[in-house]
Amino acid sequence: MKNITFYSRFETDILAGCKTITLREASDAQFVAGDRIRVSRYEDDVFFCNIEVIAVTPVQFAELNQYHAVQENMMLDELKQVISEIYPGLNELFMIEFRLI
Ligand SMILES: CC(=O)Nc1cc[nH]c(=O)n1
Repeated sequence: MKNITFYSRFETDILAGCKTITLREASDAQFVAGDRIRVSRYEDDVFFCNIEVIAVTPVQFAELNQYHAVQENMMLDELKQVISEIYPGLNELFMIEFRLI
């Protein structure tokens, strides 16, 4: 099974179903709809759930909007700040939509 990691600060929101997308750089978005993925924490690699990929869609940083913020359970300004810190200067992102399984 493929694997993806999330920062531990996102774990609660993912398990609660409040965070249903993740915005990633290309090298971290090599998934297709239907993939079932093992999810673990980035910091300690502890497994915490499995997800199924619904869709993978290119999105530019400059196009991030309220829809993305809601799916990330953040305010839009906060989302832009978080993504800027994770991927400084990167405009070409991929939105991975997922559901818990
Ligand atoms: C580990 C890691 O890169 N985690 C990320 C990155 C972007 N979005 C996200 O939800 N989690």
